[in-house]
Amino acid sequence: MRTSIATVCVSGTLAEKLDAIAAAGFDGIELFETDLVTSPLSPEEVAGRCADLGLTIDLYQPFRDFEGVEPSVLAANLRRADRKFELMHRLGTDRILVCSNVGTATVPYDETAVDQLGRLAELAAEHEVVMAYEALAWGKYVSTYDHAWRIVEQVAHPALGVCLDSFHILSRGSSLDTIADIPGEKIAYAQLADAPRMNLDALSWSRHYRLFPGEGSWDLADFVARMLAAGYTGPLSLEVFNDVFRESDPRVTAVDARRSLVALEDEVARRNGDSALEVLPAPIELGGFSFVELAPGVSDPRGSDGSASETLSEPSSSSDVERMLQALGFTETGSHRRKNVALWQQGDARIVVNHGLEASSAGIAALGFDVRVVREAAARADALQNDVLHRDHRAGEDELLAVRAPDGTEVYFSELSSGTGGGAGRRWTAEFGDGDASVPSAHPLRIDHVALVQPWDRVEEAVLFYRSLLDLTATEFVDVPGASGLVRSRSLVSPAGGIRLALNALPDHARDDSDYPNHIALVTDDLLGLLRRLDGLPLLEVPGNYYDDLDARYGLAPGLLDELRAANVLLDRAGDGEFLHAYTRPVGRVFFELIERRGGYDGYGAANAPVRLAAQRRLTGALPSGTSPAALLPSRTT
Ligand SMILES: O=C(O)c1ccc(O)c(O)c1
Ligand SMILES: [Mg+2]
Repeated sequence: MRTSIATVCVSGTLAEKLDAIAAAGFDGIELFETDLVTSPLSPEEVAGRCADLGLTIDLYQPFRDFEGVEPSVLAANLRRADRKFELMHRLGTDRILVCSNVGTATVPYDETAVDQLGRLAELAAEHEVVMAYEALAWGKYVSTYDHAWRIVEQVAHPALGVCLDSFHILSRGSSLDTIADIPGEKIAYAQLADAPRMNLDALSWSRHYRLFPGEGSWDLADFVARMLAAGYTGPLSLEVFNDVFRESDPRVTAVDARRSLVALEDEVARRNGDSALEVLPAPIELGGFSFVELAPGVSDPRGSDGSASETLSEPSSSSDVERMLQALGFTETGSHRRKNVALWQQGDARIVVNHGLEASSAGIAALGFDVRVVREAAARADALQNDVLHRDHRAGEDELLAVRAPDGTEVYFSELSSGTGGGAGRRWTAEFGDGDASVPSAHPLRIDHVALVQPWDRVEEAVLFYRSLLDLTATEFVDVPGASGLVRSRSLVSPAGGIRLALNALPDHARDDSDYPNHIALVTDDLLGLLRRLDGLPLLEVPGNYYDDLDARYGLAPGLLDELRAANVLLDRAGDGEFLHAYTRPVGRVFFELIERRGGYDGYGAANAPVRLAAQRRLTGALPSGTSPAALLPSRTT
């Protein structure tokens, strides 16, 4: 389908917005009045610029506060409309959005709105303009789409249809059934926006928190399918007012926006078997975590050139992260044939430490997933305008495909070979000597989830990136109060629960994310037993107050409470399920969490995350550094 986007969705001047929108591959725009009024370009120049960029102006908007007014106000409103219709000629667009009156309406009767919009439709027809009447969710008398449709139906003029904006409709929880009653040609325009669930008045929610489809909580595929079934033939058009996007790089936002529509069309096609729509290769089904790759950071004694540092007395060649892996019971099972990369394993958990990566501190560089066919994964990634990285590989080595996530993490896909001796194997492990030599352990581990801290302005994009590419579903955001601000956390889970990712959005002020490490959560079926064997594992210390509170809440058996306290293990419960977990101290920008899930517990212990954030803050000890207003003033010399 044709794709369009309102200029209000991205930051910049009008010229910058148009460049970014065209570069992302959109077919058209909704031109926002403010963007035109503030531009030095004449309407003809804007039209020319759009034509040069291959963009059509699909809609001019908004025209406000027209109907339901006193006769004296009506005359002024018609004159105002006449000027806008003339302007539209100069822009070369024939469609305008008319929002329901939020301010000047004083006559609550539909007959008045019908009569006045009828007169406006006559005027529009003279100018060969079509109007799309939109019920704003906070409209004074008209605030629902079915009401707007009843009025438009009574006006019964070819120059007037409705605008269906998913935000106004879904934010009010309106039934979507009326859409089927609207003839397709009377849906003059459709606008798409997703949103997070919030308890906020509609106006504030709409003006600050709208998101692109797939980034919020609504089912936009159902909304679009219903409009298409009604016979809507216009573009899929985005109208997203969002405070973060308004201050982000418009080129990044535009690609994110366009990805949302490509993924949405695919979802509608897939669900409804609609052959007129573009279908992409299927969302990638993940078999499991193949590996997590760590960069050891500058403290790495082997350095990026592989030479051992002399300052460390430790005879082993391990870096700080490798010492942590050792403390966690991992074994170095191999090193890569031609790269300075070590493979560490414990049970079914594989961690690759890449000494060739240059990073100032240790951290997660890549996630590896098992998939059935790498080529299909590549095709979907490509169709979704992802940054596909074909990594250097030699004959006989596994072909690894990587895609760069918005936060820079590389996401690898590798195939399981069917294996001649039965049992699927990972081809890439053969490049590490013995290969997939699992080391026997009394408490085998598996990677349960990986939690990635996201830059404050890219978390919505990250949700869409993972959700559109992979077969994952997203939970709602959970707010975690941290010692340095509120962290918003959202998880993505594969259908069988084998893959979990937690995306943690930093507090807005924390534009430097170095205080917020990522983590790898390793699951065992006996956490307390495992910890008894891992003597000397440096865990985060849990305050005594936490255990007093735990006791007050759960009334635990005294023996158990003491055991948890002595081991620095935290506990959470949900329904019949129980979650035990402990956090290691961070190594650079990464730490490990050891967890045990009991009785179908499906969460992440979010209730305990504030304890961790406070403990980490005590370790780094830094107060947030703000800019003092005085520092922005010119300095006086006299
Ligand atoms: O917030 C507003 O005023 C506004 C304006 C135009 C729209 O299309 C809309 O959905 C909202
Ligand atoms: Mg709208």
